[in-house]
Amino acid sequence: MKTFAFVFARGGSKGLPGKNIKPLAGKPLLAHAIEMAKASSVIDRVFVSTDDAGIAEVAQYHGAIVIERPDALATDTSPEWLCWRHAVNWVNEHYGAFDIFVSLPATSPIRRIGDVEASIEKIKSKDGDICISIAKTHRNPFFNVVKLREDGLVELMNTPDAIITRRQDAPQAFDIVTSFYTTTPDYILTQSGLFEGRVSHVEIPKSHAVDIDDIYDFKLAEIMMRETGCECAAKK
Ligand SMILES: CC(=O)N[C@H]1[C@H]([C@H](O)[C@H](O)CO)O[C@](O)(C(=O)O)C[C@@H]1O
Repeated sequence: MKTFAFVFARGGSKGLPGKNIKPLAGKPLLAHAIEMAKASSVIDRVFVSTDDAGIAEVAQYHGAIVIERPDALATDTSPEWLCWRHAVNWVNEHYGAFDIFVSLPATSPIRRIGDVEASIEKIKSKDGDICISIAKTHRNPFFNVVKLREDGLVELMNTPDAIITRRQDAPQAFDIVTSFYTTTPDYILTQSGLFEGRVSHVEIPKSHAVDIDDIYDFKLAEIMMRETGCECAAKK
């Protein structure tokens, strides 16, 4: 079975300009994803889809194959799903058919190779159409997450069947972490969203649940990278 990894990295990031190639722990952010993919014995190739020449250069330097992304798929409102589809079609055309698609967002640089490989194994064994990474969260939609009502008051996001007085009594909630999304090319070409099919998961520790949107996330990632010993690629 052929497993290909993909990093989707556009140039025009608003929250933290230039974030995809901003150095984190001594290397450009996206290099962490590329190096992890290259270190995995079950990932055969790694591609970077980008509209940006600077990102393309860094990607190539670190050993990835660059997919030129059309500008129309690199705007603030372009759905990532369509970028996935474009990449699958491009790879089918240039490198032939493959079996497993793994997206490794550059913005989640702290990940263990074993967790990514566990997600690949799940999709290979048909445990879900798509496998995502999740981490336990203490924010709970039945307990302490609210939405605004039209009258300006707030109410719980989800109403529990009975009154809950301790968060621990609410169902455990999980954050979707952007560490990896693993599926098949066929699922991407025939469905139009993450949650249309059967979604399986790999639970990862909170210490690896970093998603860089702005400079504060970036600083947090630097601290967490030091804490986790930058061992993510090596630790199975
Ligand atoms: C494939 C895909 O759609 N990825 C998107 C994810 C998922 O939608 C989310 O993890 C789970 O639904 O959300 C983002 O990270 C986000 O909103 O910051 C943007 C990213 O483009």
